[in-house]
Amino acid sequence: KPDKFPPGPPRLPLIGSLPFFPAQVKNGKQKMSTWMQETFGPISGLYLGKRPMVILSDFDLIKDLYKKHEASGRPKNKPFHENRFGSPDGSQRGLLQSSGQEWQEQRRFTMKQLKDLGFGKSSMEDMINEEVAKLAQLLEKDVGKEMSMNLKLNLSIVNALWYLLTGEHFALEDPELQAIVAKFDSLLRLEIKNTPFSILMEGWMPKLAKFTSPGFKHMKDLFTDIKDLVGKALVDHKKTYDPDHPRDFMDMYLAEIDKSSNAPDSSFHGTRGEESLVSTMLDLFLAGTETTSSSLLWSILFLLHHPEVQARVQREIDEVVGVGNQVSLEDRALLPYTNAVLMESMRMATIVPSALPHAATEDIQLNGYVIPKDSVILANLLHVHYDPTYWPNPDEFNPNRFYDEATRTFKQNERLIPFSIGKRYCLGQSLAEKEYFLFFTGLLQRFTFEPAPGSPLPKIGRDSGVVVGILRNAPLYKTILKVRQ
Ligand code: HEM
Repeated sequence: KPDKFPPGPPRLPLIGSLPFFPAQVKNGKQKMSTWMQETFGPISGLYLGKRPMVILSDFDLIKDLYKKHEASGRPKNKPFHENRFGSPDGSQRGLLQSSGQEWQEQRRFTMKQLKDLGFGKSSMEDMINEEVAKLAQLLEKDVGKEMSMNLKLNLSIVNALWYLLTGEHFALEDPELQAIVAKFDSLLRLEIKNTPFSILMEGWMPKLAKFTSPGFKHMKDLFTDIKDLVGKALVDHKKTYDPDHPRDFMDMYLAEIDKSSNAPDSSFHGTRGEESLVSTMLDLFLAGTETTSSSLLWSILFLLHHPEVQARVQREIDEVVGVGNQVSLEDRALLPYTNAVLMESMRMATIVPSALPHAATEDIQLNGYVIPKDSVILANLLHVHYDPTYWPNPDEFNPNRFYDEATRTFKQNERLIPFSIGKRYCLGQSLAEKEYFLFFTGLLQRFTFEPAPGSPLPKIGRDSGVVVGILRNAPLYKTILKVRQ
């Protein structure tokens, strides 16, 4: 291993550290990052084939490293780069998986335009509340019946995002919307069992890895479906758009493509620009739908375990907002206990347990170690959120970590970083927080969630998540809804 490489299992030529993983890691019973943290400490390193990987399991180290530009790349990812019009070297287009100039241009543009559209502002509130009302109507049909909230929440979240990006609403019953949402869900719940062999094949023979990588085909089909959907909206937008009066994100993007017609190096130029548009839209969907709905699914599960917390949240909302009045974002500051419940839910859920993999774009010094150029870097957020030094009894759902009973105020905690931190923190944080708050309060105003008598509730705690790919989903459960008002 290179000099000053962080501690970890040995490395063999070509196959790296894979033979040294214990059986429970190899067969997926324990997460690799948990084993690395427990065995080698807060900064550790290994080799996946020829690719170095460094895992950080400490809040301060993550904060220090993710400030740095040279830690803000994304790994090149053959053969998956094909899904986002990638280059032969494996680098990808769009927002989520791109690096360097493409990433900087796409991130800067998307953040600015979404902000101008009301992303992160209160004007978005009405649109989200409309989706909450539609969802409530849909749920009313199932009141008193044993049901799963799973696919229902996603429909509304996808719809809200689609509206922002293209100005169109689907009906929640629209089969096209339902098919897309079902595909997302199956992809994100698909148990992709990466074997040491499939990992090695991706590094050695990426072209053949298309056939050996579990989930590659499923992923490609899903990406094709979403690209088709975006492509159709693009054709319609091109016919009707007026550069001086952009209606939605897609119009703003088309205007930027026009502006870049004389800038061949820009990622908005010509055909490349259109490919970036499709990739960026795809990324906003991938990043922005299951994450938010999964957070809601988790929080309902926590409330099913803690009916007293649910009753207290409902009481607070009734007192502050009033029965039957629509919750507004301005109420957030007046609902400290509700906010504490949301933060504790985010901590326990940690839906993106290793954030997204970063890549070192050059050698980086950290805490006396060297992270070599092209290393994959993982931030072990799950450990940061379950570290008993900072979160006593971390498996216990306890909103009082974020609530001061004496002063009845909300307590912030900088160690809660579900959206990651630094240069590449979640671009949708502001939207996600608004959606999460308005959906959660809107549902609890109207309904009480009760456990379904025939179906035992899955456990909660560090080992209870269903980790699939980059997401830590709530285990599936059933609930019964009761109408409150
Ligand atoms: C509760 C909901 C959400 C959580 C917990 C969450 C969490 C995260 C995390 C941990 C990352 C990785 C950051 C890193 O690489 O260090 C990320 C990236 C990202 N998220 Fe979110 N996210 C949520 C919702 C959303 C929403 C609603 C959107 C947009 C509509 C969104 C868009 C993105 C994008 C575009 C990135 C990539 C940023 C980049 O690479 O520069 N996310 N998110």
